[in-house]
Amino acid sequence: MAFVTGRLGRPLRSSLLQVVQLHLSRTMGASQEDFENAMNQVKLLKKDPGNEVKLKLYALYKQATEGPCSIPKPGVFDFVNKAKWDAWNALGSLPKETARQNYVDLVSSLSSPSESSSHVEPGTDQKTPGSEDVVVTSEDGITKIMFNRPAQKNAITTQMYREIILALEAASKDNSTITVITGNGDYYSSGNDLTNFTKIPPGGIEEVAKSGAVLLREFVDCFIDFPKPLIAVVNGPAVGIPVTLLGLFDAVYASDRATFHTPFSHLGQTAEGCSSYTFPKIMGPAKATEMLIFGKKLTAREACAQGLVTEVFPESTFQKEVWARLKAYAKLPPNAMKISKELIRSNEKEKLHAINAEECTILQGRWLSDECMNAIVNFLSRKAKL
Ligand SMILES: CCCCCCCCCCC/C=C/C(=O)SCCNC(=O)CCNC(=O)[C@H](O)C(C)(C)COP(=O)(O)OP(=O)(O)OC[C@H]1O[C@@H](n2cnc3c(N)ncnc32)[C@H](O)[C@@H]1OP(=O)(O)O
Repeated sequence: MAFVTGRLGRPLRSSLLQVVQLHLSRTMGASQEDFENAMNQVKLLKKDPGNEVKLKLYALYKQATEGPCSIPKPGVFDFVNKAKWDAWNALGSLPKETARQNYVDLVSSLSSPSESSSHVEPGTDQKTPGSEDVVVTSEDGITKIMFNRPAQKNAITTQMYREIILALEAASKDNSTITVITGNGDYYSSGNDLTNFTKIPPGGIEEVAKSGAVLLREFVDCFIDFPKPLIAVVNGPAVGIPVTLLGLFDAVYASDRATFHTPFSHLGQTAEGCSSYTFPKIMGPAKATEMLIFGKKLTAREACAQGLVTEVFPESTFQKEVWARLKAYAKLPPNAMKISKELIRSNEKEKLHAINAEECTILQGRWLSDECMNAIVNFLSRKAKL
């Protein structure tokens, strides 16, 4: 079973694609022939060239047709237009002719011969056939839910949150005995996809924050209520929400390559996933403070020493050893395991739901803060990484 979801930054990409294409269609009568051909070729590209390239195309197009950027800088909340403005403005006083030539060169570097035969509808969301951002499989009594955006370090899009909710709901009722969450590629997950904040609906940023809080609460509630043993197979570094959620798992197995990082203060944000309660309980308030407030990154061995991780395995044997163990656990009587989990969890459930609700309300406010907005803008404009 597999769930196929959206690609990274589709809203931003779509908007940018639309903008580029709108400009292309407006200038079909431009005088420079190569430039016109290049503009046509952009419309025929089979593969989404990515945000960075689309921004370059946009900027070169504007420079070639209008000259240096002289429009006012968009506001800090206007992510898409600000990114475009930055790209155009960065071209400084590049002559129109050079910009035109650079545009032609860039398009020619993107096109393969086969790309002139098919047409991409302007503004359509382009899904790579067979792409799957969350992959769900079931085998040997184990349902495996895998983050599958390795090129984006398994950053979690809003669509992926929804797909994981559905996958957990399905796993709670299927024939499997245990459920595993893991990541494909070198990362377990880099956390919330920061481009989730860039699709601003008519209700404005407040609406984004409100619906984000509703989604987050529902997402975390699924982990609180999940009835079967839930295991994290942490194959690599984890940042943000995939780390905080670990406090709600029943076991956490980590590669010695994994790291655990919750840089919420750096991001102008606060703890979620019930970690404001589970982390102090698991590791004591002092160690929880270092992680949740000061953003200290733990190695797998440190996280194990703090009780967040059950066991650490050498990367070279990680997959083999962990899956062999999980297959053995999956053969244990399922009802006994469920009842034991219920015993362990039941006393805490009400408390955890209340904590989750509180954390989401606080985060909703944080997402509207300058501290948070600046951190996101800095990441999106590639000024800051963790
Ligand atoms: C209100 C909004 C609605 C939201 C809906 C629900 C909200 C629930 C939210 C719950 C709260 C969650 C909080 C968190 O999870 S906080 C943690 C957020 N994560 C980060 O801040 C990590 C940011 N990423 C990085 O710092 C680096 O990418 C990283 C250190 C992880 C890796 O660095 P490295 O140099 O090795 O690799 P790259 O940076 O080149 O990354 C490769 C590509 O992947 C993209 N990427 C990686 N992480 C993210 C991310 N979190 N969001 C978006 N994109 C990400 C990166 O941009 C690169 O893409 P390009 O190749 O296109 O440049």
